[in-house]
Amino acid sequence: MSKLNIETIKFPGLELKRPVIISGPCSAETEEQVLTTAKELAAIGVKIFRAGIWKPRTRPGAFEGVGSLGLPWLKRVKEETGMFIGVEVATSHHVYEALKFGVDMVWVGARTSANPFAVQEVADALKGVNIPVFVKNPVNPDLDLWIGALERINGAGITQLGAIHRGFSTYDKSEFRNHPQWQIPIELHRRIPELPIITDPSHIGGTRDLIADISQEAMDLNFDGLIIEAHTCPEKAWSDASQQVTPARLKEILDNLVLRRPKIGDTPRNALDELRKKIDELDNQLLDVLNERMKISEAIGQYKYENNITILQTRRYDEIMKDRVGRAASRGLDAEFATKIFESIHEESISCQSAIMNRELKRKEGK
Ligand SMILES: C=C(O[C@@H]1C=C(C(=O)O)C=C[C@H]1O)C(=O)O
Repeated sequence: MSKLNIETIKFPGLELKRPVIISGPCSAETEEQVLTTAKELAAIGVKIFRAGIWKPRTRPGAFEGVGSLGLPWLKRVKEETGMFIGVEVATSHHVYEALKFGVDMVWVGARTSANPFAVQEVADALKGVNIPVFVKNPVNPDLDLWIGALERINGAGITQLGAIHRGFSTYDKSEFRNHPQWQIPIELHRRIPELPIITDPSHIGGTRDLIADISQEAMDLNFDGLIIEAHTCPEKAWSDASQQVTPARLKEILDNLVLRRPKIGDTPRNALDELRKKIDELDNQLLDVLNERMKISEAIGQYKYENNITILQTRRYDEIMKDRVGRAASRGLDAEFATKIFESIHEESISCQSAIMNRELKRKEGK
């Protein structure tokens, strides 16, 4: 368990209700674009405004943000709409500049949180400051690195801490720009239950058509909020044009969200208990079967040792994979899921047989 010292995030005078919504353009482009978008968002009830000032771009030559020039525009947003404002920071200079212009909250981006030196620099610059700080997941699916970044910020005395799940980079492009790998933020929540987690459907989806579904999934997984990029004219945006929505579309997405009860306690004792009992029983059976299978694999390992046969039998492994995935599919189970399970079983089986071989070798050497 991580030992973070976390306090509830507070924006003075704002009652934070689930889902907390943070919205605004990917990048601040012009004063007019910032102000117009902000006013449209304020009109639909958004209370926390975001805008990228410094943009870490994948390739040089892309629009890298207007820099500190945009901060007075955000200050105007705050003064004219009453919204709180937040920006991404990646260096100590960004932190000092943002604080100078009264930014209410900051977040550490995914490329930054992957780099402990950069996170430490930001953490040191934030020492003595009491504002909410969010840490996006690092680009690579490494939960410990994410937690490490949170610990560094927390170590600087920042207690109003939150996490932003923006998905993970992969080489092969799936339907997502950044694969959600929901099990990672779920595990983060299991390890640090008091840490609020906000989902970033814009960066996970990479296209505006996916934002509604990802937002709903985030709510069904009981995450605390959504950070969604909005632009008064998304097609003309200077960065991430395909994943931004108009404030009007954002309102539609939010209005259509179904918020389900997070606790089961207040539902009548119902079928859920019975179903969970069945799951418990089946999991027990699964463990018995796995245990029995590993015992047989160990016996095969012993046989291989005595007869000088290699552990890995590729043809047999290949036959098993094809057969089991086919059988899974004919039962209506997902082929990818079956593949993962049998790959994992095979890996464990190989490692059990290696342990047998090593044990026998040692025994022989000891003689
Ligand atoms: C168990 C064996 O050893 C390995 C493990 C396998 C398994 O667990 O199914 C299959 C093939 C081998 O790579 C075997 O040779 O049958």
